[in-house]
Amino acid sequence: MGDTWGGLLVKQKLWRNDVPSKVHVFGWRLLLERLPMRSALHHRAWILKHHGGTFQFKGPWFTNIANFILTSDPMNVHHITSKNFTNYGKGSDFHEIFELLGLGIFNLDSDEWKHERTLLHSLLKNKNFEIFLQQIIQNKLENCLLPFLDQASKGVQVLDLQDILERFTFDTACTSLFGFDPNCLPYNFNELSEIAYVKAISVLEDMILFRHYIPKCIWKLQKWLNIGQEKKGKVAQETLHQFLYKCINYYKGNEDVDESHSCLLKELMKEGLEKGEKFDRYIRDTAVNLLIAGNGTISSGLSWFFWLVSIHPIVEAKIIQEIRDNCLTQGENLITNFSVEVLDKLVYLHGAISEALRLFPPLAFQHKCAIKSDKLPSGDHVKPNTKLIYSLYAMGRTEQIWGEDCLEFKPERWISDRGQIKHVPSYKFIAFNAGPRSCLGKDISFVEIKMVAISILWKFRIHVVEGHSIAPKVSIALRMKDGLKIKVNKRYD
Ligand code: HEM
Repeated sequence: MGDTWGGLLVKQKLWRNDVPSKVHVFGWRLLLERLPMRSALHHRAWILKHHGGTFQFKGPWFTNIANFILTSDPMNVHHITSKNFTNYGKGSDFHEIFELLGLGIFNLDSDEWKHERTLLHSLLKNKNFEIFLQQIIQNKLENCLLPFLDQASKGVQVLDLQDILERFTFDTACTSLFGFDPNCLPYNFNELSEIAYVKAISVLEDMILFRHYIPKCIWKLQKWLNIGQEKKGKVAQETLHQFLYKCINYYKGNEDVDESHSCLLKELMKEGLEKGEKFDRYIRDTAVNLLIAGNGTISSGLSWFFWLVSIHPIVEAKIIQEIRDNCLTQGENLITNFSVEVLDKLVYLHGAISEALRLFPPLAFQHKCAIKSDKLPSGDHVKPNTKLIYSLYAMGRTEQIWGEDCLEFKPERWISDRGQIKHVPSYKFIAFNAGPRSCLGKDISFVEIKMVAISILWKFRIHVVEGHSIAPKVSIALRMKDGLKIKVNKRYD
């Protein structure tokens, strides 16, 4: 697998070997050169490897990509995300490109961000919420995903596991957020149909990506004229907002009926009241942020995990043995106990999931914008307003951090001699970001991924359809371009 990926990066030759470490590109030539780059966004690993981990790019002033620094150097990332955190905000370009995120946490800086972070921290790390979420996942697994796969295993149908997982995580995210399950994953295998608001998210991600590599003046003009990618994005945004208002109204209608709801919206409503006339926008935008944070990321992580496990039978066998040793109810061939204590014992599985997230971080790159001038540990100078992009994808494949075997899928690298999970600082294992803006959903993500992984792997063998090519799709979340086409059969009859 290492060879395939390493080979792919080099074979694509998207950048010449002789690109100098500071590149000046002028005029429209840049546009022509940028377009093929669209397919190369996630292959920055290669360029960074050949430029000592940090690369300064200078483009023409009229584009949105003039003057940026691309880095995968862990010391630079530690500096940007933690040591000199206050000097690096999201910046005005980020706010414009990601305007969809509105008043939500991803789009905030300074005191507004601090306030929102404190609120979401208290909600997402709350014990009651964790228990509520685990019940939702278990219920959805037992009553929907496993019966669905069971049905599929009886026929010869080819499934797109990535699509199935996206529907599953969308349903669980909505239920934990609004107390409302939109049932995007149907109970019946024959009822799979395209769902407009799930599709809307991927159209919006495409539009956001488009805004990254097209000069600002062009996408702004498209937006003004309501044409092209911007028009598609506008329609998708309306579809998503309509769906969210439906969910919010559902919650309002059932608020008094079910007192036991621990869904996040209940607490957000209280916060929203303090926002006065911005109440509706705040609730809607926070819902968008949490849906985007918790849906595409987990389904992407799971898809790459299942693919990697399916092509590494020894790893699969070790995971199955670990499940057998720790999760089975005595005397039965059944998994009924998903307590956090049991999940914590699954060290090898934890290592395998961390490996998948290292090699395929669901959010593949991060932006920052410098407020004042600064000097990075690599010696590179940063001027005010310079954009910095650190590539999570490249960092997961850096020899300097992971050693010569960095392209191999090796859960063992996460396990200490004493059989425990090795701690790797977050500025090296960067999939969940590092410093004060690190992910608030890391723990619940591991719980959800483990529950789904155990349930599926224990019951089913996954076979990737022969000849199906697996490649990353350039998107905001790192998906598989052509999905994950599989057949399943039961492990034990
Ligand atoms: C495998 C799953 C996940 C991965 C890899 C992941 C990764 C990340 C990354 C890279 C960031 C930094 C984004 C930025 O600053 O632009 C982030 C932030 C965040 N994540 Fe996650 N995430 C995952 C799941 C979740 C889940 C399930 C939630 C909860 C619903 C969540 C909530 C958040 C929040 C609220 C932030 C914003 C933190 C801040 O700006 O202070 N994440 N996540």
